[in-house]
Amino acid sequence: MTDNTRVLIFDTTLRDGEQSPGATMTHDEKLEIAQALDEMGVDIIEAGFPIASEGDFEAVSDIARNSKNSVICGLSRANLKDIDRCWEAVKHARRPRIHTFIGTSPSHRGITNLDQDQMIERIYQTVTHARNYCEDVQWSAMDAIRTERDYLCRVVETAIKAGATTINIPDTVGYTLPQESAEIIRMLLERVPGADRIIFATHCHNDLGMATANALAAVSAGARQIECTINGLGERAGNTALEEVVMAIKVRRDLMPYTTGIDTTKIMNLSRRVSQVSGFPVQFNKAVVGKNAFLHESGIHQDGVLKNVETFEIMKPADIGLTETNIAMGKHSGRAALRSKLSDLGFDLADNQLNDVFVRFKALADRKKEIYDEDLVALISDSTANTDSDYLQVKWLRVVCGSDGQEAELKMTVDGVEKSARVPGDGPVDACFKAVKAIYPTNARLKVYQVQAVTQGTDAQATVSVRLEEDGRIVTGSAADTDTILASVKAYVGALNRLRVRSQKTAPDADMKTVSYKI
Ligand SMILES: CC(=O)SCCNC(=O)CCNC(=O)[C@H](O)C(C)(C)COP(=O)(O)OP(=O)(O)OC[C@H]1O[C@@H](n2cnc3c(N)ncnc32)[C@H](O)[C@@H]1OP(=O)(O)O
Ligand SMILES: CC(C)C(=O)C(=O)O
Repeated sequence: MTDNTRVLIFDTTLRDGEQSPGATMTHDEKLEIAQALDEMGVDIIEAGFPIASEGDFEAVSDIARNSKNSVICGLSRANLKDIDRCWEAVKHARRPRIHTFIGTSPSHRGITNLDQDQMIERIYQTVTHARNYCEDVQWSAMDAIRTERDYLCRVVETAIKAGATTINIPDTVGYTLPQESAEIIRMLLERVPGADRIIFATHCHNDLGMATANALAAVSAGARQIECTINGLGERAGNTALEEVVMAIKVRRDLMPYTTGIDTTKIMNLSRRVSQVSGFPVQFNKAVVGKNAFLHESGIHQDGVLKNVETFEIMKPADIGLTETNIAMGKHSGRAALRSKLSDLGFDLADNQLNDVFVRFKALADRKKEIYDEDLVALISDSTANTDSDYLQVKWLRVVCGSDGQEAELKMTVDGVEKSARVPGDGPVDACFKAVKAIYPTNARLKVYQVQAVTQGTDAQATVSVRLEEDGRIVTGSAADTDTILASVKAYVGALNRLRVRSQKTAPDADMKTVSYKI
């Protein structure tokens, strides 16, 4: 790369993002997200960890086969077997990359049981092995921030000598602060021979809410690759959010005189899609993509924005793809308007899918006065995920609520056989979930139950996310409906379908390639 002002965007939504407990995506969802990232201009897509499971291997291989512009990268530990497997998957890409890593800090050296010199040997051996396959090799010093500075210089020098072309300096545990993040990159550039020949990357976690600031500080000091995820998804508190660093660089060109290759107008649609497939709602006040990010509620702000939009807006909604169209969707709208609106929202559906969504759209329009973009996105989520082949299907539900107590009456099919139950509960949702359990006994533990109104108004659709855990397996189900209780049951049953399929696979991380289980 010759342009020193260009910052490469390395998206790891499909690898580190998928490590968020419960965020597992299906094979087809991963392919779809990868294609959208490629079209958005992401420079490098980390598609997965090929040795982790057969499903991850197949997903990385297929993403590599279908890639157009982006470099496709796979992760591997510092051993020959992982690297071989990684190459087998990424080699199908027009532009493959092997990413290999090892924990270099004192506590991480303890995990792999290597002393400082043994680790240096391991790094040299594994990076050389990767380079024998591939010209583009990234090496990461996991927990670099807590690694002794002199030793960090040694390991980085070793990786460069062995042929690494990108060196990543991760803040694996989200411990650093901007001044330190910058200082480490500056030190490496000054002290390590050959550092000027490679690209330094920054990979920050958000445990202290510093991920974006730390990534930008590293860039100011000379890093030229930012590792990030859509919506900041990732281990624990997540990673640097792609939308935040990209928009910060765009908005503050005066302080950050850099560019990225990202088409920012695709941000909003991709954020919504990742939220759907991962089952992780975006918090309302999330920077850039939160529902409230461009809303002005108080009088002085509204007055200011009406007089001059720049008073309270530092970026235009259109810059991230939030556009207002003059097509109002309602019960009198037809297929053409629906197709056009969905296309604006980033969904290009086949005719049969459009017909399916159209039926649901009309049913919703009968119940709801105004149909907002968010309603349509929720509808799509429901229709693309609900399959007739689901083992458990909700057929009918009636709930009695009120001060005299609550009771749910439910009919479901279990593998095609209709069953019913009538069960009291401590509240309507509790009664419903107990009714599901009466029909389909399960030991799955409810870890998260979350309801979010998709739009305003009492007729708003509710999106419900349910996370279940059984034997260490965590799955998420989500569903939307104007009836919050019905959405809750559908989300719960959807998660049970996912859990059932996952438990049938031998590997805990096995992928769900053939069926889509979210309802
Ligand atoms: C900071 C990060 O995000 S790192 C990436 C984290 N992502 C993941 O772990 C998701 C995918 N992981 C997996 O599917 C599994 O952990 C696998 C398939 C990779 C390994 O599974 P297992 O063989 O059962 O090992 P397990 O997970 O119990 O332990 C990890 C092993 O890798 C070793 N290890 C960890 N990091 C590295 C590394 N960078 N290089 C070499 N070995 C490593 C550990 O020492 C441990 O080895 P041991 O079994 O000899 O003690
Ligand atoms: C594998 C590395 C890059 C990682 O995810 C981390 O250190 O957080």
